[in-house]
Amino acid sequence: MSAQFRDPWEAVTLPATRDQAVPIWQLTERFAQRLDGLGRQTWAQVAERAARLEIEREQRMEAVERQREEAGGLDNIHLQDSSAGRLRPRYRHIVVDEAQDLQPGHWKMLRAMVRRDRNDIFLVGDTHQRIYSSQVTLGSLGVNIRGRSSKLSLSYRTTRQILGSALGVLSGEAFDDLDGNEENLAGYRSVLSGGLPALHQHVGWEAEREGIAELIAGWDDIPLEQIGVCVPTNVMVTETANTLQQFSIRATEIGPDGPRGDEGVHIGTMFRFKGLEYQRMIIAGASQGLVPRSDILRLRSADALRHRKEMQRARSLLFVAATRARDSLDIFWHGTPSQFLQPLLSTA
Ligand SMILES: Nc1ncnc2c1ncn2[C@@H]1O[C@H](COP(=O)(O)OP(=O)(O)OP(=O)(O)O)[C@@H](O)[C@H]1O
Repeated sequence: MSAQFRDPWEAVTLPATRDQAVPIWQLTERFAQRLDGLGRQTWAQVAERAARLEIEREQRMEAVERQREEAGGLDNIHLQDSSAGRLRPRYRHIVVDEAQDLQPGHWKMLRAMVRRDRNDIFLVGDTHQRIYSSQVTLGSLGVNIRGRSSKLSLSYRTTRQILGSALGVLSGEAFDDLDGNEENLAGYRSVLSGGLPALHQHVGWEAEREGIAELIAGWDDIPLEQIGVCVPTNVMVTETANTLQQFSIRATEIGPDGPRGDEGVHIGTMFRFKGLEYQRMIIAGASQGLVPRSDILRLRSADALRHRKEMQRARSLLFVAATRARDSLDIFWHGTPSQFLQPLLSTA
């Protein structure tokens, strides 16, 4: 999907009154019509369509159940819609991981796919790791987590030092608990201890890549596949892989479906690292203008709300990358360091 077909709601400030809302609805309608004319849909529209189909299916099932109850529970009653009589809930239980990144359409679809019961949906999520614009209030979507959720605050993956630095990246932002309430970072801890993240400043991007290659060349005690290198853009992924090749270090890019090969250092953009884990993690290109991107910085005066949301996502991306590390974290940049690194720089 090209950038011009972004979800129209992404940039919208909620209107205070109905009069203010009408032009926005009209604009959204026109946008949808234009897409229809082109035979295209946004991802959010696809999810909403899937949700509608599942909700209609659920409603047909409920109608049959009502008819059966009214007929005294008899199974062989004559149903107006005989095909509906054979419908069953698709699933008894659904497990959702990375719940923070699901949009309302996804939740509505899942809600309709499973019979409402005590243990119908089990979900795990971390709103600090939200890297898509998908804030929801689960209660309003029929997913009741109030009073039924537990906070997992002990990290078994990473060291206290890396976790502390990653949490520092998020400082100053407010996060939600998936149900419309504020979530806080208090109590996060780790039983493991290790070195502080190492910070590496270079004069330019090429020097930075060479610095990464030299660092990795010195690590002969672990398999290359246990090393992750995370960069801000796809072009930087390719450039980093080329530099590593020049240093005779095998590398494999992480694509949308995971690493493309079995061997070598894994290189990918921050988005690709969701859910992964590496013994040694390198974050490269952590320069102001790349993390966060300069177009996000420019939004500040033009669209303050959008700026705030995009800044939070950019912080979360960096947080995701940093928390992939088990034993060590090395952060590289050239030029001005990312403003998100300030807490780390001031304690270094
Ligand atoms: N109870 C435990 N005891 C020891 N190690 C554990 C325990 N639970 C998880 N781990 C280890 O901690 C690491 C992280 O676990 P896991 O991937 O389940 O976390 P996660 O919350 O899904 O992470 P993320 O959402 O950040 O990707 C893994 O290496 C896992 O083996």
